[in-house]
Amino acid sequence: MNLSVVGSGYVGTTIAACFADLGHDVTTIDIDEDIVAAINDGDAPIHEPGLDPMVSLYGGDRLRATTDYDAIRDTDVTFLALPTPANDDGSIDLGAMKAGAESIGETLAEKDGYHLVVVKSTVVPGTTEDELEPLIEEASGKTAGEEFGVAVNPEFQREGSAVDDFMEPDKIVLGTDGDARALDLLAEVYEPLVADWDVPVVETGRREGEMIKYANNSFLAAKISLVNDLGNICKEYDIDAYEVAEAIGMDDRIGEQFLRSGVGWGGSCFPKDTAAIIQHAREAGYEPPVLEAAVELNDQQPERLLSLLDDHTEVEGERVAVLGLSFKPGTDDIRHSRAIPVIEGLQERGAEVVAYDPVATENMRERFPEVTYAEAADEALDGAAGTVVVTDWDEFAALDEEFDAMADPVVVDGRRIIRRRKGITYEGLTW
Ligand SMILES: NC(=O)c1ccc[n+]([C@@H]2O[C@H](COP(=O)([O-])OP(=O)(O)OC[C@H]3O[C@@H](n4cnc5c(N)ncnc54)[C@H](O)[C@@H]3O)[C@@H](O)[C@H]2O)c1
Ligand SMILES: O=c1ccn([C@@H]2O[C@H](COP(=O)(O)OP(=O)(O)O[C@H]3O[C@H](CO)[C@@H](O)[C@H](O)[C@H]3O)[C@@H](O)[C@H]2O)c(=O)[nH]1
Repeated sequence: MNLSVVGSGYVGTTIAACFADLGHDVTTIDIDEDIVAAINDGDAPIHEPGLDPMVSLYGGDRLRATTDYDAIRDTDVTFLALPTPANDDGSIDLGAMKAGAESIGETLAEKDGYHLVVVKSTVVPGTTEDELEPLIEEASGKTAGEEFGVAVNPEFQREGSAVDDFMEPDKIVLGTDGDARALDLLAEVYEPLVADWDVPVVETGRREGEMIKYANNSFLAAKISLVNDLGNICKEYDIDAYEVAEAIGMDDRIGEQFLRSGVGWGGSCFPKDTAAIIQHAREAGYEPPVLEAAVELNDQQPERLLSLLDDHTEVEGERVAVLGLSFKPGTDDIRHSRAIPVIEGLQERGAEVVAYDPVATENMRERFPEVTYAEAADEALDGAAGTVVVTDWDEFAALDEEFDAMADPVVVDGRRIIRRRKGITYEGLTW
């Protein structure tokens, strides 16, 4: 099939490369000329395991990129993978989505035959039907449901394992309100993947499809906050929260995943998506207490980490190492990383921050140019009066004698990645 993907960031590039790998002809459209040039040259514009080989194999061939929306006319289906960031009050900013919908509509005005537009981005329930579809109708002069269709197909991939998550998903959600033409086209798009992995396909309404994405992320974020809440109790009573988590995870109703307590959740999705659905609920007159508490607790974890450091060291004027800057291992993404409030808290205390991350340093340098960035963990630890561990990169698990070079070997671990041993003053956040 001929597919187009509007927006070539984390999701757009990953799904475009994966669609090409499934045998489709794919064109991505992005306003960023550097991204477009990179893809056509066979270079992945983002850091994601497994993406480079696919972009290198298909880039400029079965996978093409352009800044020109008219390329959509040569395709059957267009996926919208544009950003949906948060406004200051937490509500969803639909600016890019609306601009994209209008541009798609303008180009569809000149297209003969049916076209399917698929909303891949995470949007609050009602957006597709009430906001995007009317914009496409207006700009194209065509009638939705007749000359074109608009479906919802949320994405559940994680950063750091996006390619595997897309290729072997737990489920595929198709929100079409029963539109048979839309369902047929989407079935054709995903056929190679569904056939290979026997993936469950959820056929549902568009509002339900949109809500499923928020419910999925809200549940996972709240699960981590609950495990952090329990972990904080454990810490007060000298109980190992990880032993507790392992045992409760054996109950199928709880499940063993997402029980790692620590400094909390960050990233491009959980913070903005919980904020957006809370705000959306408020607009309807409902205050969701559990979700609000999940966010509040998450906001408190970095300060709890720093207060453990305070218990052992007066950091004012001292060098403090921050190990890990990305919001999770396997990515250079620092959006809402817990390292941000941790660095801010250390700066408020007057510490001299020396940070290290295997891949996210350059991104964090833009956010905190005044911080010193080390080339390696041992360089960050050398002479430090304390260290806080924020991201569970594998290489931190191998650190050992590097701690001996610290001025005072106080190690506050926010991710249970460092081995506790004699000679270091070790504090786990929840154990
Ligand atoms: N990042 C993830 O792991 C993930 C996973 C699931 C769902 N999502 C959702 O997918 C959507 C996209 O997220 P992302 O992380 O890929 O965003 P991103 O910021 O990485 O990428 C968005 C891309 O869109 C481009 N763009 C902006 N305005 C444009 C326009 N008018 N026309 C064409 N291109 C334009 C930008 O240049 C950028 O390359 C969001 O709704 C997000 O919530 C993200
Ligand atoms: O037990 C755990 C698991 C995760 N985290 C933290 O939670 C955050 C998010 O992690 P993860 O969910 O693995 O990464 P994301 O790439 O943000 O993926 C989430 O957000 C995406 C965007 O919506 C969804 O598509 C995914 O399904 C959803 O898992 C990170 O800061 C992790 O450190 C924990 O603290 N403890």
